Amino acid sequence: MIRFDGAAKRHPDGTVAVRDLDLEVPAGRITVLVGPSGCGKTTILRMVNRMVEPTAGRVLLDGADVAALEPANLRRGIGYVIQQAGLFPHRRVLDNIATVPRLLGWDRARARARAAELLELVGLPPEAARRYPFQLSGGQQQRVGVARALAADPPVLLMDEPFSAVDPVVRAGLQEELLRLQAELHKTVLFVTHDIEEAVRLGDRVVVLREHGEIAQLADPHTLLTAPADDSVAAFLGRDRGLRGLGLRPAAGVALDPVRQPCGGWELALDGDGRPAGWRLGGELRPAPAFRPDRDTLRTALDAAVLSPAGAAVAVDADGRAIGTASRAAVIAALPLDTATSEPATSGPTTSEPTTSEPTSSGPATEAVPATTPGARRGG
Ligand SMILES: Nc1ncnc2c1ncn2[C@@H]1O[C@H](COP(=O)(O)OP(=O)(O)OP(=O)(O)O)[C@@H](O)[C@H]1O
Repeated sequence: MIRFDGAAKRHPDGTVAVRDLDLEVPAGRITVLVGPSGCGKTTILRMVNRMVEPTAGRVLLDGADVAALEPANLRRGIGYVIQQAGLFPHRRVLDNIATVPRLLGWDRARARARAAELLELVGLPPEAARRYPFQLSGGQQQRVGVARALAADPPVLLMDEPFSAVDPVVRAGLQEELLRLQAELHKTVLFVTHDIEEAVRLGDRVVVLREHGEIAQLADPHTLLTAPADDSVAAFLGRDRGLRGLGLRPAAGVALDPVRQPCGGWELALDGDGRPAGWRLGGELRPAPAFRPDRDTLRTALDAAVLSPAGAAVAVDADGRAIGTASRAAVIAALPLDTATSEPATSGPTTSEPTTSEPTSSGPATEAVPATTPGARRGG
């Protein structure tokens, strides 16, 4: 666990980057710092690995004041991923990944074997190992950056806008990959972004910051989207926060109609294996957008229903076979009322935990609403 205890950073020119931060970053979870440019996100992150020294207060890592730890040793136990990967341009990919294990004294063969393992873990082909960073795409370079940060298996990962230099499609792939890795590795992740969409997608907890690293709200993504602490947080979340919230809700609760039931005159055509072939009306056959209730979110289901000529999404199982259809109305009916009706809370949580507590590693969820599952988030 990382704890900021009255941590502050005042620069020699008088700029107060962070005023007085009290924050706990729980072990094994993803905590996202989000906020406008200049609010102190990077400063907060770098206080953890002593790239920035606080001018007041303390940062504790598993109870130990990081100020008392030797910086090089401290950093070997903390993975650090930055925008545009920050790879060594003159080193091949495999040697980039093997950097920290080598610094830790592993012999070359062991470090390279570990690097090859990591390359596979982050979804890169073996032939990438011998390339130089400039021979990779931006998204591939970011994957190498993540692999390098994970190489020595550090319990803590600091990620500073790691995916912001790549296009939205690649970015979505990298986010999905991070969630998949995290489900396996359970690192303590502190992630900085200025993109609220990314924050709610990745964060178990999201810390919305305003100037001088002041916490405007700390909450799980669902609470944040449905009960922003005040108007400024609501404005930061954007007008479509309700729709975004659909991406946090599993589609499992959507009521399905039978596959054979026509929708507005359209009939669902199936192939020989029972997979949707399209919606048919007279001689016309149009695509049948689908969703998987066991994996996807309400956002995916609603998107499929909106795009469908029949006004209904096809629900499929893991093998792609149709198991029912869901009208737009059925998808909307599956929405919990709090998402549909919420307004900014007048006196919501500010600098502390959300009013509805979120699941922690030490205890069960006590939220009034179902907790988001990583799978549901991935589907969103
Ligand atoms: N060396 C420095 N001297 C003076 N002021 C600094 C210094 N480094 C950072 N700052 C200021 O501290 C504040 C916080 O900077 P920081 O980089 O932490 O913000 P940020 O939220 O990460 O911003 P961005 O999203 O734009 O990267 C900013 O006002 C910045 O200008």
